Amino acid sequence: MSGEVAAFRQVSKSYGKVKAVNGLDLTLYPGQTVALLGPNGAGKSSSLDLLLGLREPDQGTVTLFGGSPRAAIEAGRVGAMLQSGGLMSDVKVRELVQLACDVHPRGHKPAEVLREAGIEEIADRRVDKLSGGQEQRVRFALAIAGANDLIVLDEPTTGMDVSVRQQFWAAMRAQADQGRTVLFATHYLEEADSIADRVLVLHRGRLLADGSSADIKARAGARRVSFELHAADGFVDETELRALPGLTSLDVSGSADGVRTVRIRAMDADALVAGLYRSGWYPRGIEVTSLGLEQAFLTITEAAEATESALENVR
Ligand SMILES: Nc1ncnc2c1ncn2[C@@H]1O[C@H](COP(=O)(O)OP(=O)(O)OP(=O)(O)O)[C@@H](O)[C@H]1O
Repeated sequence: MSGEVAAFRQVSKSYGKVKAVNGLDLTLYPGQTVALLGPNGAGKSSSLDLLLGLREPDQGTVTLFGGSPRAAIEAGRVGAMLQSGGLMSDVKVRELVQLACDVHPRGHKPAEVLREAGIEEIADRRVDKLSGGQEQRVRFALAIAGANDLIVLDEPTTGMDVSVRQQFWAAMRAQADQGRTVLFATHYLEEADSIADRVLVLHRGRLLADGSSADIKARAGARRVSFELHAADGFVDETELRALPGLTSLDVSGSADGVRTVRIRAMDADALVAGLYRSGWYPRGIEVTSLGLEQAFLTITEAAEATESALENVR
């Protein structure tokens, strides 16, 4: 279909018994900046590999620009920066970038790419003498060496220091502003929050959430409820606290004077607070705060994990 950059249709991929990608249904559209989030092993890299045609799905189909991933890559429509795969070592950065521009069907001028990737000052260094963060920037340069319509980045800022990371995202935004679709996997939730206009949350190969960062926070519906329980007000039993309605996580820290500070993440803070009073507790200094994307992410993935574990116990 025209207007689609990428489409996963009921895609599954297993490695032995591990279902890395499980019934993924997803469409990416032009000009979107999309963050792919998920705990370790959620299937992010596997999904990107499938998207790039590096692996074949066991079930379902993956298309890029309405055709096969291979056709899109051969036509020079896709740039990628992956975790795996070494860089050519016996060359200078400038030579490597030059080569990438030359082989790209719609290659840019090397000088432009060096500038856009912010690596002019290391252009004459040998690739095998670079630091981890510098290497990442060279990988980025290779991903933008030509006029790609889609840029795929797997944990691109790993190893970059704070200022380099900021430069990197400024360069990335410039790519998105030129109408390119950018898909990046990350563990840095603040990057997803500030850069992506669409956030995907994967868990055990399934798509748990898909929307803007604000949508995900609202969907998690999660808030943090903090309060103190004083021994003078009665006995505190953690098991009973855990049974409160809507609770997704609990942290209790005690002190010698019998005051316990309780921090709860809850899907429904109102029901939780009502439950506290119903159970006969006397919470003091109640504070209810909204969650950031990071906490919303944890709430969504932990709730999914709890459901999966419960199902596994039933099986
Ligand atoms: N080549 C492989 N052979 C066997 N199992 C694999 C292979 N590649 C991935 N897996 C497994 O598939 C699951 C998904 O892995 P994947 O690398 O896609 O996750 P991820 O979300 O990218 O994780 P991370 O955040 O740790 O990079 C994991 O359980 C992983 O161990």
